[in-house]
Amino acid sequence: MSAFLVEGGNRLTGSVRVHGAKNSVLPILAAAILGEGESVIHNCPDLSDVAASLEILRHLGCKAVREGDTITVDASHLTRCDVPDELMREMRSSVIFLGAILGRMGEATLCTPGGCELGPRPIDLHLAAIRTLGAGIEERGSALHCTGALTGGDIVLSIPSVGATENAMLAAAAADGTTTITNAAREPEIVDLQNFLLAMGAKIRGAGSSVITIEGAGRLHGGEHTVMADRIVAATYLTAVAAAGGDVDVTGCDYAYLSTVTAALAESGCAVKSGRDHIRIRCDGPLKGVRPVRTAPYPGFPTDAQAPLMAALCKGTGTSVFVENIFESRYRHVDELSRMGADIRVEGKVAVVCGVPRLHGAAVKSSDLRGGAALVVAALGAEGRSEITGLHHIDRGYHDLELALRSLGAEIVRTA
Ligand SMILES: CC(=O)N[C@H]1[C@@H](OP(=O)(O)OP(=O)(O)OC[C@H]2O[C@@H](n3ccc(=O)[nH]c3=O)[C@H](O)[C@@H]2O)O[C@H](CO)[C@@H](O)[C@@H]1O
Ligand SMILES: C=C(OP(=O)(O)O)C(=O)O
Repeated sequence: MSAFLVEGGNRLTGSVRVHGAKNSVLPILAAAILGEGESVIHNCPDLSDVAASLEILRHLGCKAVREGDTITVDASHLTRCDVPDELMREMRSSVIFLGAILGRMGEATLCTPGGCELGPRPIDLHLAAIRTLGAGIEERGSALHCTGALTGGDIVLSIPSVGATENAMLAAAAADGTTTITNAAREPEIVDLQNFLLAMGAKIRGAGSSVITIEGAGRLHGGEHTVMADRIVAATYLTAVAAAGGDVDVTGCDYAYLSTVTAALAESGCAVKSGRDHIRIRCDGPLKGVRPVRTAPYPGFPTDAQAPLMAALCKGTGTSVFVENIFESRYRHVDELSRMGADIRVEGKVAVVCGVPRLHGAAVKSSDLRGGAALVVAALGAEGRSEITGLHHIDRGYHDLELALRSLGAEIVRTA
């Protein structure tokens, strides 16, 4: 079983570039199915979730080739309309293939998706959205069989679900007629998906606002696109510097997407200075507690950055309160942080973190992607050696995390 061995206590210095966004490249790869031709997608991070998406594309009959960080998908001839259960269970994003396969083939067979264990993650809104576009859905246990020629419709989401918005966008791009998605998710990754669809010839507007309008454009062609930077990876690097101390320039990311995270770090005492496409963070002293951090849909504080920020604030002088509003069970990192000496109490959706003067290294286990990243952040600021297992979770969303951190002076190695 591989593990990260981290010898904490080194200050982090230098500059680190943020790789492409997992939550952007995954729906974009699914969207490539809609193009009757070749799509060229740049800045694709090398993540296990991306590898799983490529397997799904190849299973469907696409040619999908990676060269460096560019992936070329030729979706000229699709031969199947199902996704095997084992690939569906590998990641949450597999469900985004539903709208794309149905849109292209008029039929899709898959089962409910896997992904991080963050409490219940229903797909009722995804299914309701494609039903609104005229799809018939047969549900047998976890198996779904969807059929129907899609027509435009008015989709109203009761929650601005990121995945349901993406599924609806993909299905609607292939539908006949006009679709509006009301209460759409406003995450930057939705705008990135819209940009790729535009490059494929789709007629779509409004991404980034609560109402997205898609005029079904018939057949789409392949498109070329560069995936946006991963704002959660950027947030993780920033919290790592806050935890360990140091002076680092995080480059290649749009600071505007990270304002809630940088505001909390500034409040804790870090000096944060943002340029157009980079964020510089300097941290020298013990961190202070911050005002309540409440996770919310974008532009609120991202739930995916909750665990890394909490890890940084464990060591310091003040008390910080977190309120996790998106997922029911997203505090599984807390018990592991406590093994490192953190003082955290959880009651329902609230976690109260009382800063302690020091954390100590410990053997800890990642229980999910960002929870695992949080353990790395805490270990960098802890005294002594930590061993972090469960790296398959971390590898879903971070490419060569240890190399990036080592380049900043951290002592971290991956055991075989
Ligand atoms: C691959 C990807 O982009 N993953 C992101 C996406 O996940 P994902 O798309 O799964 O998250 P959603 O925005 O859909 O989930 C938000 C909330 O809506 C609920 N819900 C969602 C769909 C549904 O049909 N019914 C329902 O009740 C969920 O249980 C959750 O409580 O957005 C999350 C919230 O920003 C992020 O943490 C994930 O990193
Ligand atoms: C929860 C996450 O991902 P997913 O939706 O792919 O499980 C995440 O990126 O933090």
